[in-house]
Amino acid sequence: MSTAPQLVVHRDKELMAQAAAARLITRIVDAQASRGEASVVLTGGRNGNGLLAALAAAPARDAIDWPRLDLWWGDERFLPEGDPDRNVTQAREALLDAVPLDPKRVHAMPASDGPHGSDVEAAADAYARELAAAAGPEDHGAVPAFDVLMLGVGPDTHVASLFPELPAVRETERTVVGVHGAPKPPPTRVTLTLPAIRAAREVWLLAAGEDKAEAAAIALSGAGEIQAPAAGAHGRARTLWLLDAPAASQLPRTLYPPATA
Ligand SMILES: O=C(O)[C@H](O)[C@@H](O)[C@H](O)[C@H](O)COP(=O)(O)O
Repeated sequence: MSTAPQLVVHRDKELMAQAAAARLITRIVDAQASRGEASVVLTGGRNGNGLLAALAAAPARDAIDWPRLDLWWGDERFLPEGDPDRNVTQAREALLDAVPLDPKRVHAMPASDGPHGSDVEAAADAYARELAAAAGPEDHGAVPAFDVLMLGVGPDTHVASLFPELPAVRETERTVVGVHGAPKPPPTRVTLTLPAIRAAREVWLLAAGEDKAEAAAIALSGAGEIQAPAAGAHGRARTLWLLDAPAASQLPRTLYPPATA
């Protein structure tokens, strides 16, 4: 069952990052209060890292029980460990190195100089196995029921490393695949697929900046997921678009601003 997207529009990208960070703190705290733990999927990119930096600076940050938080990634650039362009490297700099996470619960995607070498398919299969091992009987298939899965949105409507018309966005069975020839450098990546994304309880799409306005309008106006991967990113319980005003500037009037009662 796919949930209809909900939209929240903030004044600018800084406020969007701060408000999204506050929202994430509350969501994690609630999950930990009810289940004793929480799991979140991080995204790379400026909006994703902006949210992590805002979370690092948030006064309520340590309401989160950090050692009982599982962190996963929606995608990763297939580069050597420690490469500054890797999403996990940027996440560590923005937040992870400043909070007391349990290293066993930080599930970085394999690097290109790791145990699988340059075999990106083997790296993808290994991450799929790690996800499956973490899935419980109550989860939907071969991935844990992530509390929140965050996705940045590319100007071409890509999410994670699912780019329009490329093979990865067409995958309907596997949960993690390798990507070759990505139009956004670097060309080789590892990514969750749409079936894995749609196993999340909540999917949050982050779109801030004028350069995302067309992508948001396309994805929210009924485009197909092959041509506009962001259109296929739905959570089981909630699909939430977090935008700033410039990114919302081309949305159809039927979507934004909200009609007054
Ligand atoms: O590896 C990556 O680059 C990201 O995972 C990618 O999906 C990103 O989230 C979007 O391209 C948006 O990036 P910006 O927020 O920088 O525009």
